[in-house]
Amino acid sequence: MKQKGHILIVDDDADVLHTARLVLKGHYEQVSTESSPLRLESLLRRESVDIILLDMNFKTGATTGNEGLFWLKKIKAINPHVYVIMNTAYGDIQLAVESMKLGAVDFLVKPWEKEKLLSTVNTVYQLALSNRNVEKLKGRESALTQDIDAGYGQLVSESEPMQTVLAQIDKVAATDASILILGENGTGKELIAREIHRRSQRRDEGLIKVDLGALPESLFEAEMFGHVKGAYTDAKEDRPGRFEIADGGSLFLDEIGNLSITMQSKMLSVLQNRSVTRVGSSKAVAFDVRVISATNQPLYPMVEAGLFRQDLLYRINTVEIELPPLRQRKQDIRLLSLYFLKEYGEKYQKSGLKIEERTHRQLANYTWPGNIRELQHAIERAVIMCDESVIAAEDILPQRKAQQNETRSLRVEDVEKSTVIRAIEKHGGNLSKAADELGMGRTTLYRKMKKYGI
Ligand SMILES: Nc1ncnc2c1ncn2[C@@H]1O[C@H](COP(=O)(O)OP(=O)(O)OP(=O)(O)O)[C@@H](O)[C@H]1O
Repeated sequence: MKQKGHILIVDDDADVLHTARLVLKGHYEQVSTESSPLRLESLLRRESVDIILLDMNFKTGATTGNEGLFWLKKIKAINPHVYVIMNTAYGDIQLAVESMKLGAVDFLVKPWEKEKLLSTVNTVYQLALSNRNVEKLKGRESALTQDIDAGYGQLVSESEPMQTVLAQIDKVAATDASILILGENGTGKELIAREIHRRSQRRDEGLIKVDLGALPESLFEAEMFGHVKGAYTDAKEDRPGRFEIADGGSLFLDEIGNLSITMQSKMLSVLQNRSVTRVGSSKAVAFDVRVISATNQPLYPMVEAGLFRQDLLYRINTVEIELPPLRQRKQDIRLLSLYFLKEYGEKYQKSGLKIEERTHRQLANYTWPGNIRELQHAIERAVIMCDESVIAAEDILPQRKAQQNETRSLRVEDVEKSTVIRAIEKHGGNLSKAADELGMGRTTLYRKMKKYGI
């Protein structure tokens, strides 16, 4: 099988170009030749090249190698990531040392054996690949650390609607189909996305998450597509975007319904072309990712209202999974309560905690607007607060009296407002963490902030 790389041979000797091309063509997808270094600059700005085989002496009769060194410097200035192998007919060690100092990676002495040429190019190509992987891994490491902090556990469910969802997952997980997960806040969309990835062929490559709801328009391109050094004042080094980091694995586009129309267009064109161009670069880099998107927004009505692009929706929704709210799968409430009770009992070293049947019934009758996340936080709070070994409904459920009375409900709003403010302050303005603590999704938190003018 051919390697994906692009090898460029620059030499004014037609025979050298011909032979090198013949040798390399069978092993690399793209092999180009160029007889004049004068065309190098425009070529490098236009195309993505991995390795250049560069002649040391261009003018006939010139043997100083200065020309080669001049072009080497030029290449490195245009693109420091191109690997340059110097090609010399004279085997001048001094010159070879000089060119290595200027950034050449290796050198070949003409006339070379075909095997020697191929093995040198192969070694350099492997080096290029592993360096690219290091860059990708660095990006992936930071993305994954964030995810590990988020701590996603087991998927618990026995209700009928969830069995349907699980059967759907069984069918689609192993394919590369784009998946759109719909559902209210806290229904487990991210957990399902992770489950799909875990059961896919791409599980070893990792799932990279992007929180599109928290990504400001100004950072969108750099974050998603990456940037090259110098693209901004503080772009100190080349950085791959999320698409490149996720290459080979899955990309989880959370809160996709929150993208502005401009961001939607950019996202669509990248998904269509299956390639990204880093900010500050003009070269497109191909990627291979499986896209899983999620949102709590009503995408279809949004398409009708012109707020969401229909063509983008069709790109992401090859398979749609709708997660029912917790109030429509009451059977799971009991199971999840016991699961969280055990989990937090262990975490806070309060073993043997119990929930009575009567309490289970009360929990099942509550509407759980924040769905599973609300239940999870409610149980955690109850475990922390309880003094008895039996947890009562009042420990878990929000206080009913306050909800029933209208005049009081105004006060509830006051309480809510100050609770929201406190949570935001506590987390130093980190809205995701504040929302988490409040047991609500970020979108709900934004709405509340708007309502209370925070
Ligand atoms: N079936 C389940 N079994 C166990 N835990 C669950 C289940 N579903 C959700 N959870 C837990 O509930 C919490 C919320 O789930 P998740 O973050 O996946 O919801 P979401 O729909 O993505 O939320 P949002 O829309 O607010 O981003 C997580 O801690 C998750 O582990």
